[in-house]
Amino acid sequence: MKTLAQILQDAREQKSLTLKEAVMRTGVDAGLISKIERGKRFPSEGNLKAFSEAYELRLDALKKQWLVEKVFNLVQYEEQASEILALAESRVEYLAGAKALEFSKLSASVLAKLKEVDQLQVQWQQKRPLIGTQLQKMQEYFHVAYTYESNRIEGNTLSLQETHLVINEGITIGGKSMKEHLEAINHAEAVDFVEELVKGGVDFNARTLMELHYLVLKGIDRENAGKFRSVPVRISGSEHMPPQPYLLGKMMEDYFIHYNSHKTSLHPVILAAEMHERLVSVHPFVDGNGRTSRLVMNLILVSHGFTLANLKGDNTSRLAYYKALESVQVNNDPAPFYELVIDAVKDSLQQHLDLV
Ligand SMILES: Nc1ncnc2c1ncn2[C@@H]1O[C@H](COP(=O)(O)OP(=O)(O)OP(=O)(O)O)[C@@H](O)[C@H]1O
Repeated sequence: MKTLAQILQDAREQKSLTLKEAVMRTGVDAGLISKIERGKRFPSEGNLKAFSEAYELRLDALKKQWLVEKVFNLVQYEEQASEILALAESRVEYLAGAKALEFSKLSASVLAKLKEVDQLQVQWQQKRPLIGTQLQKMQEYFHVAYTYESNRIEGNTLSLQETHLVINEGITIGGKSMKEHLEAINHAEAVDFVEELVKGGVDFNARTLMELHYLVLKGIDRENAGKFRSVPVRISGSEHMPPQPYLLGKMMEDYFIHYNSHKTSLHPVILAAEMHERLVSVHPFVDGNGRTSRLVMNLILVSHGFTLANLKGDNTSRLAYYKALESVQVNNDPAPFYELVIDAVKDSLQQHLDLV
């Protein structure tokens, strides 16, 4: 393989240029050209551009050789040169193959918001570990609020206070159905389960998904709890048509392939948003798709050091949530949904930070 010095010297000779003529064309001084051609000096990136234009050499090819020699010069006397290069190689592969690509798809506004949540997440991590009563109180507050809002999206009519009484005090609320009570209790148990999974270092997988869904419908719909649907479904008020039941096996397989191949390359908040959106769009269960998907989102968030994101159940927020989902499903535009989730994550981190 030719060295950069040889490439440059050969190119000048092929063009039949004297040193003086090369100086005229490149603007590089004669002494330097001569030293570069003898391998006594290493050209700057600016020199390289000048040579490429003057000798009609492809700049990308020239730069490749230039970088190879630059890296070689840097590590040649290091004892662990090979190991250093191998490590650098794996970092480059990671960036080229995944991260850089994934990030290039995100809009500037999504990237700016992600930066903000990353900063808040670091601040939150610095406050940890929280212990004793402080932790218990915070968890209690956020678990109740999350259960209240997630069930409210689904149509549960228990108030925040009533949800607290049912979950934490075991009190029944007069005039409210057994189903509404069970929904609150089940969801709270599922949130505890999410936190246990994170503590145990359990990664999201097909089994966890089924366990989460089982907890959501436990005692409410025994036939369907923890099982994929075998009937077609429609999402009321939505143009999006979830797939026919016979397609579910393959689609859910793809769902986990997508998760596993993106879990280290996507930003965790985007990963959480995507796994949420894909799950509700496939709608693999007869009921409980929304609540289960929001739990999946939170499992991913909490396992990456974020706090529980709480999508609100008031009419305006619920409509914005549906509209953002529809925008992915109908217009193939995930940005509004990403932003909605990022805003919820930011809100939650800020609230947690305000309390410590
Ligand atoms: N285009 C859409 N419009 C509205 N909802 C959608 C759309 N696509 C998916 N969904 C999801 O479907 C969920 C409703 O599905 P399902 O009734 O099975 O879930 P649930 O947990 O019982 O109820 P909910 O999600 O309302 O709490 C919504 O919460 C939302 O997450």
